[in-house]
Formats: sequence, C-alpha cells, structure tokens
Amino acid sequence: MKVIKTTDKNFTKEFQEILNRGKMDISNVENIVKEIINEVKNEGNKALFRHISKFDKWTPTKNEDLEISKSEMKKAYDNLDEELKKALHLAYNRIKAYHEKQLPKSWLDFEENGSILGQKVTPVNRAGVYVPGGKAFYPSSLLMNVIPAIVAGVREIIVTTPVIENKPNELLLAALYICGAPKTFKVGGASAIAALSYGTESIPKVDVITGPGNIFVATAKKLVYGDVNIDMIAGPSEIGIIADNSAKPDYVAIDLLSQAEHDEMASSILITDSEMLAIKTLEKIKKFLKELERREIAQKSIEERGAIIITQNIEEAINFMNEIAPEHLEILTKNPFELLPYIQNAGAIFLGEYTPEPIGDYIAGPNHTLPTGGTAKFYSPLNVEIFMKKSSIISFSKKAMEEMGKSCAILAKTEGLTAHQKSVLQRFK
Ligand SMILES: NC(=O)c1ccc[n+]([C@@H]2O[C@H](COP(=O)([O-])OP(=O)(O)OC[C@H]3O[C@@H](n4cnc5c(N)ncnc54)[C@H](O)[C@@H]3O)[C@@H](O)[C@H]2O)c1
Ligand SMILES: N[C@H](CO)Cc1c[nH]c[nH+]1
Ligand SMILES: [Zn+2]
Repeated sequence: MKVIKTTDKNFTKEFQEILNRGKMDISNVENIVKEIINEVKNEGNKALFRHISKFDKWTPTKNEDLEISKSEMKKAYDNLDEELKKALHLAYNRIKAYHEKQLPKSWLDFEENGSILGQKVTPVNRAGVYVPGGKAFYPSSLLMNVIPAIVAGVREIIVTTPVIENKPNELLLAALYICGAPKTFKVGGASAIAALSYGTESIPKVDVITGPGNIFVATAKKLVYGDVNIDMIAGPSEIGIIADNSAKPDYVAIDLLSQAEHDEMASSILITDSEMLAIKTLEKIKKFLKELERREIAQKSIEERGAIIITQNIEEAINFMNEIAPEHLEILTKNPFELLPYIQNAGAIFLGEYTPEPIGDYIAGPNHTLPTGGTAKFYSPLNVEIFMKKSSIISFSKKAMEEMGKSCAILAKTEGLTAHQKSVLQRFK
C-alpha cells in the first residue's frame, strides 16, 4: 500500500499515478467486443448460444432455454429464508422511496400574451438492465437498477445476467420476483449488451441500457451508445476516505477493505492529516485481511491500488479528494457536515462514523451504481431520469405571434432560411 506525504519531493508524480489508476483502457478488448456485437447483430440467438457456451459453461440449444421463468422466480421467493426475505423487502422499499423523490415533473407555464410553454416528461418504452454475474451474484445491483425504472414508469423492463453453469442464484431469483418478475434472459457480457441494443428472436430491442459489469460489458456499452442510451461507463469500485485524528482506525481500515474485496482493480484511498491514524490504519488492515473470505482479492487490491496520503491539514485533504473524484467518499472527521460544502466531486458521500459505505450498497436507499475513474466530475449516480425523456411544449397565441413573429422572421431571413421566414409571416396575412 502506497503511503505518501504531500510534502514529499516526488508527491506530484505519485499523485498523478493514483489519478491514472481508475482510467479504463479498452484498447485490449475493443476488437473482441466489436466482433461479439457483430455476431449478435447478424445471427441473433444463434450467436448468443455460442457465446454462452464459450464463457458461461453451459450450452443452450433452443430459444426457450435463454429465459428464466416466472415460476422459478416465485419458487425461489417462496423458499427464501425469512430473514433474507425481510432484508430484501426493506431494501426494496427504501430504494423505491428514495427514487420517488427524484421524479421530474411535467409543467406548463401560461404567459400573459396567451401563449403556453412547458415540458412533458415521458418514461422510455423499454429499458434493459444488466446485472453482473460472471464471478459473483449481485441481487443488490438488480434492485438498484430495476427499481428506478419501475418508479419512472417504464412500460417493459428486460433484465439480462450471465448464469454460470445454468445455475441461477436463489437470492437473485427472489429479488426478481419482488421486482415484479420482469422478463429475464441468461445472457452476459458484450453479447447481452448487443442483444438489448439490436434485438434477437427472443430479446427485444430496448431504448436504454443500465447496469454495471466487467470490461467487456463496459466496452460494449461504449460502442452501442447512440443506437441506445446508456447510464454511464462504470469501472472497478473505489472508496476515498477523508479522516482526522477523531476517526477510529478499525472503521477506516475495514471500510477501505470493503471496496478492495470487490475486485483486484478496485482502489481504496485514505487522505488524512493525522500520521498516527495512518499508522494505526495500516496495522488494522493487516489484522482484518486475515479474517476475510475474499482475502486474496482484497490483499492484491489494497497492496497494488491502495494508498494513504498524509496532508498538512484537512483543507488540503479535501482538495486532493476533489481531484480524485471517488465513486464513494466517506468523511470521518469530528464535524463531517462542516466539510460538505467543500466537497465538489464524489459519486456518493457518506457522513459520520455510523455511515459505512456498505450501508449504501444495500439498504440506505440512494443508488449504488455510481460513476468511477474520476467521472464523478461530470456524471451523477444512476437515477430515475435515465429512464425518462423530456419533450418541450410550445403553443403561441395570435397576440404572441404579432408581438414576436417579426423578430423570428428577421432571424430566419438572416440565416438564409426563407421558408422559415415565410412560415412565420404567413400568420400575419
Ligand atoms: N459499480 C457497481 O455498482 C457494481 C456492482 C456490482 C458489480 N460491479 C462490478 O462488475 C464487475 C462484474 O464482473 P464479472 O466478470 O463478475 O461479471 P459480468 O457479468 O460483468 O461479466 C461476465 C461476462 O463477461 C463475458 N466475458 C468473460 N470473459 C470474457 C472473454 N475472455 N471475452 C469476452 N467476453 C468475456 C462473458 O459474456 C460473461 O458472461 C466486477 O468488476 C464488479 O466489481 C460493479
Ligand atoms: N460497491 C459496489 C458499487 O461500487 C456495489 C455493491 C454491490 N454489492 C456490494 N457492493
Ligand atoms: Zn460494494
């Protein structure tokens, strides 16, 4: 784990290396992904069968094999352990309530001259949700993506997820049932993104695709963007923590490890003005690592992509964290809310010692699909608006046309667009 001080001679170079870590390099996989997309475009389900056989360790032979039935979902829900069921419902209700607050409104404005201007908000007709499933199952990501689409009022939601060895995860099946049993296909990676973008015999073409995934999924989303809308290109998980000497090293250490255990490419960064906290956190990381199920992944991630930056004061810590723009930011200082006005870039901000990042992954309510790799400088968390679009509304009265028609006509004439000019002037005859 890199430990550096902002007063070190080579700090600028070291910090630049940290900034570059999250940037996604798709050059190695771009050609492979292009080929997969073309095969799905040209051959439909037949290509899906082949890709599933190659990557997911089972071989579908007919179209029906691709779909998870509603009865499978119901059976998994009925057989689910009561405590898990309660937890799923709690998560569902909290995520739904939070996203309902995000709903944009249609509006009409009535001007004195009798004209009406406004905006009409409409959900997209069909949305595709990708749920990763290559190396682990993510029922929580299913909820985080499907619930905003439900809240937005999307008419049809199509889910795709790879099902390794054709053995669906019971919790994922139960979560699908709670989400209203949307049509779900056992397809993963770039093939799934291509199928949702262009359609196959079984999978309908959608208007927007959301959901995280590995480099093949991210690259495919980048390539199909424009033919469909996408939420964002999310890379490996990240956590940034700003802490002072009031923070508990145990909390800081385990919260850093919480994202490190996701992925060897995940990055976990502590910025603190307390050298003592830095030393104690390092000790605790060593202790906790021994206790983790995913120790090897977490260890590799924390050793190769973890960092502690020691600053001269908390203002400096905030400035460097704003430059990093982490996916998740925890503030573990005496008065965390005092720092909030100065935080400019972060996907989600967790304030205070009782708000560890994992509470946001599952239960709190805000979305856990967040911008990574510094893209929190311009992307927002996944939200209901990605499943909606807006149309402008314009209705001019005769009086408004008399007031403004001439100005419009002269602008049109100056652009050389005389049909535009005449279209307006006709109204005066
Ligand atoms: N940001 C979030 O909210 C969030 C949530 C959950 C998971 N994640 C991340 O999503 C990622 C999930 O990755 P995953 O691999 O487990 O599952 P995945 O579902 O993203 O990818 C599995 C699919 O990748 C394709 N694939 C695998 N190897 C390939 C190859 N050599 N060539 C072409 N295609 C290939 C296959 O189609 C396979 O079905 C992880 O990095 C995880 O940390 C992020
Ligand atoms: N922390 C991940 C997003 O970066 C989401 C997740 C799903 N399950 C657990 N965590
Ligand atoms: Zn997580």
